Amino acid sequence: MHNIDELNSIMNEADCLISEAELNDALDKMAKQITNDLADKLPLVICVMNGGLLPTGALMQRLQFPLELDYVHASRYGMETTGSTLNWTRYPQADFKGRDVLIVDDIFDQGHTLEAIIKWFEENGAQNVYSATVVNKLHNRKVDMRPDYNGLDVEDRFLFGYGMDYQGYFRNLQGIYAVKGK
Ligand SMILES: O=P(O)(O)OC[C@H]1O[C@H](OP(=O)(O)OP(=O)(O)O)[C@H](O)[C@@H]1O
Ligand code: HPA
Repeated sequence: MHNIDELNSIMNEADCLISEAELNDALDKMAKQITNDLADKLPLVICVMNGGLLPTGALMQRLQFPLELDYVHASRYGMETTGSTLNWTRYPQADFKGRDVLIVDDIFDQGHTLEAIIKWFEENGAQNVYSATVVNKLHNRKVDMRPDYNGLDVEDRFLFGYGMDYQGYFRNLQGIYAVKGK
């Protein structure tokens, strides 16, 4: 159980790096690119829980063509794993074999999470696997691949908001914030 005063001071002292308006512009652009590429493909959109929840909803509202939705939960942070070892707590239920799949997540940080999820879909029979993230964190500790669609680049700090959590909180915020001093 967290202390509400501490959490409120984290939020009040944080730097807002990306505003709601900037997020909306970036999502509009991503949705246009995705529509160009996938509107005639009957894709399966996969939300990577938990961080992908807000981004997936925001993108879905902007994708006005036939698509299906499913979700996975595969997580690397907050546990004793390293590299690309993921802890899968939910596999997709929809039939994705031979289909175009779009994986949606909040952040491309080191990229191990997305890389491992894409590999899993490819190895298990998806035809083409695309990926979309709202932000890409700028540093040189990354895997080799990059998402097909990315909204904005962001500096190398500890972020929260718009899917990303600070100790489990603040995924709900309509902006992206960096913890003061981190
Ligand atoms: O690019 P990477 O360095 O692999 O990090 C990005 C991943 O980390 C976060 O998920 P997390 O595992 O914390 O789970 P969550 O979505 O439930 O917060 C985020 O939502 C991405 O999935
Ligand atoms: O900066 C971050 N904040 C929250 N969750 C994350 N997962 C990867 N990077 C981050």
